[in-house]
Amino acid sequence: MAKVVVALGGNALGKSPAEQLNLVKQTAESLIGLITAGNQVVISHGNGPQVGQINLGMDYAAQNGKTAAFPFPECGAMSQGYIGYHLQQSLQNELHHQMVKKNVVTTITQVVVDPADQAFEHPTKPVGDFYTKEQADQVAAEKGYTFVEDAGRGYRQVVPSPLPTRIVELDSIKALIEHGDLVIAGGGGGVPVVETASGLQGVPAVIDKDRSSALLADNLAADKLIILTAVDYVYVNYNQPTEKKLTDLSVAEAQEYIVQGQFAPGSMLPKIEACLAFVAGHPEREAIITSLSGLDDALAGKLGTRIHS
Ligand SMILES: Nc1ncnc2c1ncn2[C@@H]1O[C@H](COP(=O)(O)OP(=O)(O)O)[C@@H](O)[C@H]1O
Ligand SMILES: NC(=O)OP(=O)(O)O
Repeated sequence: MAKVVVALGGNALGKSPAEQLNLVKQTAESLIGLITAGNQVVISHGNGPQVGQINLGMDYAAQNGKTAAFPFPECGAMSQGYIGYHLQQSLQNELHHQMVKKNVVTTITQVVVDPADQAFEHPTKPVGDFYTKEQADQVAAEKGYTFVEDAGRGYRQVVPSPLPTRIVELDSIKALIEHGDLVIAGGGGGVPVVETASGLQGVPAVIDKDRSSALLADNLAADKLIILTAVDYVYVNYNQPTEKKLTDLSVAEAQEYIVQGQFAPGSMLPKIEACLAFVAGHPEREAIITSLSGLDDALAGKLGTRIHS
């Protein structure tokens, strides 16, 4: 039996409640083999599109006098509840279908960040839907949001993405795993909070879920960190005629490829850095980056990029 933290990327979730529920059912089917093999599994997930949508909706309602204003950290917490609910229900249904008795529970997770983190000065994390330049300019003027052009696909709002330093609910997550429960935790990288003289306080930001997943996996002394995304492998010369898949990647090789700029900042780079943070100095640990549909093959060693010290 292994202790495994699985981080789910955007392609496992979707962009509307109906699409998300449908995709999450498929996600549950892909995860079931790992769970029923007797592993201790903790699932984390992204929230970029969802937290942006919730924030925009709450802003709209507040500006039209329909509700009180909802701060961004509260929107982050809502995204954890919304995605956790879909994952929890789909996993419960799939376990029931497989006649496996197991509790599934989502923990609203706060993650401490450093208020002096330079990320607060430079928003980089895309949230919400895509806009045309005209729409982005209009929303930016109305609400003061920052927008950037995102890989030729349109404009997206960006928010600060500070590094995670401590998982507040860690002891509860450990207790649930020891109890045998399937735990969904650290959703959306965790709700970012800072420590103040009067206690924890939410801050407007989105933590990278791969970095929080690596911190969680490290804190749990997990055997494996599995990052599931839209590609079967990490590649060098990605999307070029000389593209080559990486099946086995040591920390030293990965660092060399990072220097060469092989991994795109904002997409593959944080995943690689998260894996390195988890495995460096720990020969007993392994990280895998692969696709959701390729999970079973990756566990059998037939697919995916394995990262080790
Ligand atoms: N070197 C690379 N190898 C593989 N994929 C890469 C590489 N560089 C960038 N990518 C892109 O990174 C994407 C994964 O990042 P992203 O979409 O941010 O992940 P998430 O699944 O967490 O939402 C892949 O789908 C791929 O398009
Ligand atoms: N929080 C986070 O990393 O979300 P995405 O994976 O959706 O960007």
